[in-house]
Formats: sequence, C-alpha cells, structure tokens
Amino acid sequence: ISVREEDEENSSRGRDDVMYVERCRQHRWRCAEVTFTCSDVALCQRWVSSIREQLVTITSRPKHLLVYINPYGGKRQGKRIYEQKVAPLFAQAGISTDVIVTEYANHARDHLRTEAELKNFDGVVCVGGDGMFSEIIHGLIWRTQIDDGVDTNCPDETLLPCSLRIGIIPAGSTDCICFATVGTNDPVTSALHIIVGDSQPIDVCSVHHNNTFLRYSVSLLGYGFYGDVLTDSERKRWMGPARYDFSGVKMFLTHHYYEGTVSYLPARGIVGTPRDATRCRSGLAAERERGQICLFVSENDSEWRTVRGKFLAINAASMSCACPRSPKGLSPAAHLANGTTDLILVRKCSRFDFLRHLLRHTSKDDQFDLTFVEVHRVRRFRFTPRHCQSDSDLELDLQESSKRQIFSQICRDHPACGCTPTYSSWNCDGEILTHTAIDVRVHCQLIKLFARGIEEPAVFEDVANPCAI
Ligand SMILES: CCCCCCCCCCCCC/C=C/[C@@H](O)[C@H](COP(=O)(O)O)NC(=O)CCCCCCCCCCCCCCC
Ligand SMILES: Nc1ncnc2c1ncn2[C@@H]1O[C@H](COP(=O)(O)OP(=O)(O)O)[C@@H](O)[C@H]1O
Ligand SMILES: [Ca+2]
Repeated sequence: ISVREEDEENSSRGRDDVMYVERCRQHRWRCAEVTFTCSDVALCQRWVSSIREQLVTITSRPKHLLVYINPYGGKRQGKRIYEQKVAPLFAQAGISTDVIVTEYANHARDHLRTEAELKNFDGVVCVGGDGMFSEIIHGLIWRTQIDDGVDTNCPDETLLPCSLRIGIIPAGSTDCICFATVGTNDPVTSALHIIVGDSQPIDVCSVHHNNTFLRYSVSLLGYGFYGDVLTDSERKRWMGPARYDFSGVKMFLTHHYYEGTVSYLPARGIVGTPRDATRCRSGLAAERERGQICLFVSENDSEWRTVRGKFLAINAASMSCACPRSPKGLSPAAHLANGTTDLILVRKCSRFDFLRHLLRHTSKDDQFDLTFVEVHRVRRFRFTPRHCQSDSDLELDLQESSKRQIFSQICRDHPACGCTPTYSSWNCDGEILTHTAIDVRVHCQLIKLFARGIEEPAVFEDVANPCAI
C-alpha cells in the first residue's frame, strides 16, 4: 500500500514502516504493517525510495478519485463509513479525492452526466448500495455514449465501454454488486481493492420498451416476487435493511403469480451453463476464458424461443447476485463478464414448493432442480405481460379460455375481490421500473470495477499467519 520513513529521535538507526494487504477469512482484506530497522540510515532511505519507485511504476493504481456518498442508503452510515474507514486508507496510499455527499436522489447520476470533469480522475467511488451504484453507471454510460454520438434508444446499438473504473464501498441494504464481485461486504476490503488498482470488467443489461431506453442493470432484473418485495419494501424504508425480510415474508404469503410471455435468445458458443457446479472465479483460467468470451457474441446462430405461462418470478441474474442473505446467490454459476444473463423462470406452484425453492438459496441444494423452475443462459430476452400482448395473441388467448378472460377482467375492475393482480413491476438492481413489457440485451464487459472477482479459497487458506482480527 505504502511506505513511510519514521524518524527515530536521538538514534542513528533508520526505520521504515511498510503497509501491505493481508488476506483474512471469507475474502476479507486488512491493512497490515511491518517495520524494518537498520543501523545505516542512508541504506534505510534507499529502501524507502526503492519501494516508492516500485509503487509508482504500477500504473493500474488510481491517484485521483471522484467519490460520491449516499448518506441516505442502508443504515444511513455512508458518510461515517467513508470518513472513518476509507478516507484514512486513501490518504495513506497517496490518493487524492474529490468528495460529493449527495443531497437528493439522482444527484450523483446528473453530476456525472453534466458537470464532472472526468479527465481529472482515474476512477469513481460509490459509497452506498446497489441503487447508488446504479446512479453511477447511468451517469458514466450516458456520458461515454454521448461523447461518441451513440443512440441509446436503439436496443441494437453497440455501446462503448466506459474507461473509468468504479469502486464500491458497501453502505446500502443488500450490496449484492459488491458482495458478488469482491466476496464480502466490507468497506476496508473494498478500499484496498481500489488502492491496489484491481480491475474486473462486468456485463451490463440495457432495458428498453418500444425502442425507448429505460434503464441499465448489472445484477438482478426481477418481475413477480422480487419486484413485489421491492415495491412493498420501499414504503418501509424507515425499517432499514430489515424491510426486505419483512416484505419478503409478506409477499411470500401473498403468493401472487403473473401471466405473460417470455422470449429469449439462448447463448451459444459460451463456456458453461447455469447448472454448472463451477463458479465464476478470478485467476489465470478465468482471464483466459474471458479473452474468448466476447468472440462469440454473434446472435444469428441461435434462435429465439418463447415460453408462456403463469409465473411467481421471472429473474434475470447477470451476476450470481450473492449477498449475505444468500451467499451463493440467485444464480450461483453466473459469470461476471461473459456477455450473458441467467434467465430463471419460476412457474406457479404451491407455497410449500416456492418455499423449498427459496430455502435452497441458503443451502447447498440446487434451487433449479425443481419441476416448476427453469433456467437459461441468454443474450437477450423480452417479456410481455398477458394483458399487454398483441391483438393476435389476445385473440388466441380468447379462443383458449374466454371465460378466464372475462373473470380476470371482472377481477381487475374489482380489486377488493382479492384475486391476483395482473401486473407486477420489475426490480432493476433494487430500483422499481414502471414499465412491465421490456426488451433486455446484455452488453459484454461494458464497465469495469476496482475488484478482481471471487478468489479461490485455496489462495488465502494457505496463508501461514492468518489474520488475528
Ligand atoms: C426462507 C429464506 C429464503 C431466503 C431466500 C433468499 C434469496 C435471496 C436472494 C437475494 C437476491 C438479491 C439480489 C439483489 C438485489 C439488489 O440489487 C436489490 C437492491 O439492493 P440495495 O438495497 O443494496 O440497493 N435488493 C433487493 O431487491 C432485495 C431483495 C431481497 C429479497 C429478500 C427475500 C426474502 C425472502 C424471505 C421469504 C421468507 C419466507 C418465509 C416463510 C415463512
Ligand atoms: N441524498 C439522497 N437523498 C435521498 N435519496 C438518495 C440520495 N442519494 C441517493 N439517493 C437514492 O437513494 C436510493 C437508495 O440508495 P441505495 O444506495 O440503493 O441504498 P439502499 O441499499 O438502502 O437501497 C436510491 O434510489 C438512490 O438513487
Ligand atoms: Ca436500493
């Protein structure tokens, strides 16, 4: 991290303090210190300058960072976390910062879009949850495309990758993007990944409706269960992160299902499937694999498939979506940067079966190994809720079950009857999407994080002197 020369008063000895990264359990990193002493002060000074020269040659390390703090996310501790745990480390590592504490929602997004002098910085730091991260990528991606005149309303447009890396200091409620790319939600670990200049590309989904751009997503796009949990939980923000558990239990008991059509373009020519036992891990093999991945983005060699039905949940996981609630995540084998998203369809089933599916997110059992669950690795997908389908589709439906339609119409007109509502909403990285019919496309490695993905346990279990903390 850094080296510091200590003055030993009344002594002819030299003393250097070297700060370095030490790996602890569960992917956590800590800042450790070792002191070198030497009877020859001049030699000691040569050590210091030699180490400093070495550090300067590592060009991947950021020197100037633009920091956005959401003081309102999670337990409202963002400012304190940054000031107490992160700022001192940045100072230690000789990193200068411009810090903006946001004053309202979308402040960070709009500042990045229109005001920020991006050329002055080597990266952006986001202190907050997935919603704050979402603001940052919307600002950065918009800025990158506008500089090159890309039409973001066109779903087929190839987007330009953003050059600035983003660091996430977790200070939100779920922080799944941090957890799934670093392996832990720990501000100090994240700060150290930023300081050492790690780089992890990640895929971004664009979400469109009728050739109009709606949003980007990097973690979960969820309709049905996760959309309803989010909508319900936003009204209970005062509860803090526990609001999700409260609304989770409530929506589980409510047991709403939604009818609609999902079409998807299966990913061909990629390594792996969502049912693999292997996980997305950092290291050489992953690097090599990553190099091959985007060569296969051609969409012509695979055909669209359509699934119609009643769903409790439709989830697209572009990364594992691991978080403290589910350390393996919604799609444990999802890759961070292979240009695909894992589309998980949970059909209508009993409460008992849905609970079995949910519980498997917290154990070693396979949550996809159930008759009412299917999972596909896709490059694109579309969703149309039933009452939003084209006229010809509706006619078909009418012929199939005219009675059912009449009943659902009656139910829509009489919400008090307690029947299942027609529409849910999409949970897009924890933000509510107002449109239900959407067209989603994965953009391979559109952004980069100050992270390195999840390291194999062996890397740190071998450490001779495990961290005492
Ligand atoms: C019975 C226990 C079942 C546990 C099932 C856990 C599955 C958890 C998968 C979580 C995936 C999370 C994906 C991440 C989404 C985030 O982008 C997003 C925003 O994050 P931010 O707050 O930092 O801005 N977060 C969320 O949308 C929160 C989703 C949380 C879902 C919690 C669901 C709890 C379910 C509880 C069911 C309990 C049934 C009990 C029956 C008696
Ligand atoms: N200063 C602010 N005041 C109010 N809302 C804000 C502010 N800054 C950001 N936001 C918004 O707060 C919401 C929640 O932020 P997020 O970081 O996702 O925390 P959480 O994980 O608790 O949901 C996001 O929609 C974000 O756009
Ligand atoms: Ca949020």
